[in-house]
Formats: sequence, structure tokens, C-alpha cells
Amino acid sequence: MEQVQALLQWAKGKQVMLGKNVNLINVSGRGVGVIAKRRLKKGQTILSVPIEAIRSLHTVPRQIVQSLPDDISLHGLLAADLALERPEAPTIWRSALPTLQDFEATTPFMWHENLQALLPQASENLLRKQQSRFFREWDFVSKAFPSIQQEEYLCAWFIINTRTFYYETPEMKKYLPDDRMALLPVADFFNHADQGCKVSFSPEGYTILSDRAYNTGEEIYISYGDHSNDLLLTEYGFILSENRWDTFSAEDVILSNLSELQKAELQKHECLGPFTLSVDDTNSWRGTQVALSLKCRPQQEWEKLMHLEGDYPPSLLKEIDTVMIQVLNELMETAKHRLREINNLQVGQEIQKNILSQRWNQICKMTTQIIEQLKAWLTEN
Ligand SMILES: C[S@@+](CC[C@H](N)C(=O)[O-])C[C@H]1O[C@@H](n2cnc3c(N)ncnc32)[C@H](O)[C@@H]1O
Repeated sequence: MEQVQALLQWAKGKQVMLGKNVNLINVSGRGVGVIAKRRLKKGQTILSVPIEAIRSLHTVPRQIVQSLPDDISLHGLLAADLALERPEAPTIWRSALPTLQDFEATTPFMWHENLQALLPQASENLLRKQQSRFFREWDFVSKAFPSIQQEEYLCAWFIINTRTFYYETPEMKKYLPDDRMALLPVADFFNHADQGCKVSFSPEGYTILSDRAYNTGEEIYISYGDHSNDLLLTEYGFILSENRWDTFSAEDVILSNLSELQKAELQKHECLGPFTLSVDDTNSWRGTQVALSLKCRPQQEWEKLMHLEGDYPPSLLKEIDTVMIQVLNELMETAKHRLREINNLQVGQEIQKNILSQRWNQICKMTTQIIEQLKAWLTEN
């Protein structure tokens, strides 16, 4: 916490103002977080960060920008800038940022491959994309700056991945929306909840206001976005026990239930996934029901149904939902099998196995809830 207190002093000199009734402390299981020192009212300013204090494209030295290809992402560029800071003499700001060790335990990218192989489908898909993004950028950076070690770049890349805020200026327009980012000192200590304080952005800077009243000692969160736990796990290395935005993927079991011809047919109609399911949003089941209806009707009839406006006829919906229950039961079997495999694994840290087991248990719970809803509907109709 010494580094964090030093950072707060340094940030004050840059007009980064933390509300006087707010503090940064270590919170169990979440690293450093922001808490209310005294009761806070709704709409109070928790933190303000002027634009002059942020790091983004405009603060990267020209020599670094010119040494890297034009098509490197801003994420890759900011990570290169960070990795090039002299590690033997870190700035106050750099000293308060996580080390590679901090990321290793919880970030699936850094897990043993046997443990990565047991990730749920959605996390695994995200991990593959993340790996290809990282290695593309590492390839650019290692060629331009051979003195940077891969581990240094990896740490910097994950600092940018987990601690940046959306930032927009005319110069940023050349980057994809997800890549328009800036590092904000102190603001990057807010932990995430599925609902949190409002972060507003203007040409002068960022302001974080309390979204409700807070009691003394209560942690103050922001929301990093409407993210599922698979996304939070892969990109940020944690999952929430309660998450209103949680979903899971049934892709594996659905695809294994379809023939190559059926998959080609779905592909032709751009219906080959994503098979993402949410317990509370029955609209999210539609993609799965469209795919499974192909198991209930011959292809020609199915094509006609594709153009049908409104709901499926109840008789067909009953057949589809019966198949969907079978498929979801298969997913339950996969989840139980994965849980046994995690338990028997000889590699990986306990903390990694725990988070992965918790995630599979959440998927089992969500799957059971959907099966119950489907069964209730079938009984009623
Ligand atoms: C922007 S930082 C937040 C500050 C961070 N706790 C620290 O110590 O520097 C994001 C990281 O904080 C952690 N984190 C954020 N929200 C969390 C939560 N609800 N539960 C557990 N860890 C969380 C994760 O490690 C995440 O990658």
C-alpha cells in the first residue's frame, strides 16, 4: 500500500482528485479497491482525472510510434511504451501497477495448457483470440525493440488490457472502438461490479460520481461493461458470484448434435452460432432453437420455417424444446466431467483450479435453470 499512497500524492500534483470521503485499501480477493471512508450521498464526486494526467496515443514518444508498423493496435503501442520504461528505476506511477506475478495466478493466458484445455467454450474462444492478438503485437514489438523481454511485454500488455478506459479524440478514430483507450492514474483502482458508479468523459477529463448512497467502509465499484463471467475470467482474471450479465455457450454440444450437412445449411443462413444462452433472456435461446429445429424438420420444411414471421407453431416448439433439454443435459455431463478432470489435474495452482471449478459450477446452475424453465413450459403446454 506504500506505493499506492505515494501514487495518490503524486497524482494530487497532477490535479487527480480523490473525494475526501474516499480511500484506496486492500480488499480481500480483489487487490486494491476504492472504499467509502464516510457515508456518501448519491451523485457525489468520487474521483476526477484531468486529461493532462492520462496516458494515451498523445503521450507515446514519437520515436516509439515511428519504430512500429502503422497497423499495430493502440493496445500494442501503449504496452510497448510501458515496457520500455526503465524497469530498474520505475516511476511512482509504474511502481503502483501490477507485476507479471500478480497476473500469473488468475489470468488464463498464463495458465498451464492442460488447465486452459478445461476452460468453458466461451472462455476458450476468447483466449484463442487474445493469444493471436498478443503474439501479433509481440512480433512487431520484438523486432522493433529487441531489448524488451517477452515477459516484460506480456506484463505491460495485460496492464493495458485490464486497466484502461474508453478514450476518444479525432486522432483515435483510426483505431477500432475497443482499442480507443487511455490509462487513468488512480481511476484504475476501481474494481468491477455488474452495476456501478458512472464514469463520464469530457474534453477536460473524466469524473466518477457515486451511483447511490454508500455506507462507511463499503466498496465503491464501477462497471467495466455488461460482461459475462467467461469474459471477465479471460480478460480480467476473476468471476463474479452474482452477475446479471452472465451467459454461457452451448456451441460444443449443439454442433456435436448436428451433421455436416445441417451445419452447412445453418452456415448458409448465417445461423451457425453464436449459441450463447442467458437464464433471464429467453430471446437469447432463439439461435439455439433455430439450429435445433433442423433436427426436428426436414431441410425444405425447415427453410420455409426460417421465413416464418413470429413464433414457431406450439407443436414444433415442443419438439425443439425437448431436443434442447437433451442437449443441455449433455452440457451438464460435460461440465461434471470437466469438474472431475480439474480435480484430478496434476498441474496448475489451487487458485486457478478453484476459479475454473467455480465457473463450471455456475454453468451447471444456469443450465439447470434453463432446463427447469423448458420443462415447466412443456408441462403447461
Ligand atoms: C482496473 S484493476 C482494479 C484494481 C485492482 N484491484 C488492483 O489491485 O490494482 C482490474 C483488476 O482488478 C481485479 N478485480 C476487479 N474487479 C474485481 C472483482 N469484482 N473481483 C475480483 N477481482 C477484481 C482483477 O484482477 C482485475 O484484472
